[in-house]
Amino acid sequence: MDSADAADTVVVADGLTKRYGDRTAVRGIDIQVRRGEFLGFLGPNGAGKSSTLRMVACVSPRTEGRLSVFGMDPDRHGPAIRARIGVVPQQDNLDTELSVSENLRVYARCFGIRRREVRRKIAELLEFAALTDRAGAEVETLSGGMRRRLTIARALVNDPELVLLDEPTTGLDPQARHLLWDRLLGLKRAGVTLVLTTHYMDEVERLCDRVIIIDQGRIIEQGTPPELIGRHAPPEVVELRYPPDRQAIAAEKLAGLCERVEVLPERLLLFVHHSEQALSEIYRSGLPPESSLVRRSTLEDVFLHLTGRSLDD
Ligand SMILES: Nc1ncnc2c1ncn2[C@@H]1O[C@H](COP(=O)(O)OP(=O)(O)OP(=O)(O)O)[C@@H](O)[C@H]1O
Repeated sequence: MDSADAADTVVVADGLTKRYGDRTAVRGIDIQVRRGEFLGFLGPNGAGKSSTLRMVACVSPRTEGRLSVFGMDPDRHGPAIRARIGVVPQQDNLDTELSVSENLRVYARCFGIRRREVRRKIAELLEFAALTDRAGAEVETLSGGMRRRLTIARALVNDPELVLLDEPTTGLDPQARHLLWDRLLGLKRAGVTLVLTTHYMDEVERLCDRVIIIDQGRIIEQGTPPELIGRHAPPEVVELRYPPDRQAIAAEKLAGLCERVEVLPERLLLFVHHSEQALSEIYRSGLPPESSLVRRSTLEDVFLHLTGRSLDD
């Protein structure tokens, strides 16, 4: 990498490995995160996403490999790196007995921000989190979405250049997720580099410039969401339901009508280029399904194709 590239690259990992005793969570992965990009780590539970993020966040030492964040080694320069990043952990660790603004104040003081500056900062972060009218409320009284927004706001107290988010929307309802996505896109527009882990493919498709698909501690694919879908899945999917005793026969017979068939426990997925044509051929085939649905291909289909499993297996 030349020096111009190095200035544009916030995180570089080569052969990054994490073992817990005899369990290997991350198996020699190579990553580069470019300044200003929104990168997603997509993978099922236990894939090694959090372990990777925790090494970058300098809270978990690597076992092997090279890792550099802002050109520094987390083993030797942890505090200097941590001063420039914001971390949103998987579990909220807010102080539930303190108010919303006190949670921000305590954190700001930890970063040594001056008293006068703290007040301005808190007002700005409350507005960012859409919590201005809840400033005095105890955290215990907040909804899950509000708590997540507060956790993110707290991670921004030090104006980080890089924000690491571990499954930021797990457990939130759709409205709360959308509000949070909106805030994250606002950060990206402001030039912040963002890395998130998730097992929601729609989250990656909406937010991320680039995605790294990780499974069993290894990177299995990476690229922009449209690139990955274009590389691994024809554009449309016809989902068909059959009675269990007819599914295998249908899968065999309909295979000739599409580019690929995936057989899931309760449905068949037919990957096609022209769904209308495919559907009329399916209904003419003498094997009419109980129900059918047409949708576009997604990153979930890419994951299924690459691993034979679904993201929430
Ligand atoms: N502190 C730990 N001690 C021992 N094993 C661990 C520890 N943290 C993670 N693991 C194991 O390492 C593997 C990867 O876990 P990790 O949390 O990094 O995956 P993940 O992709 O983030 O999954 P999840 O979505 O469930 O958080 C799993 O098998 C997990 O049980």
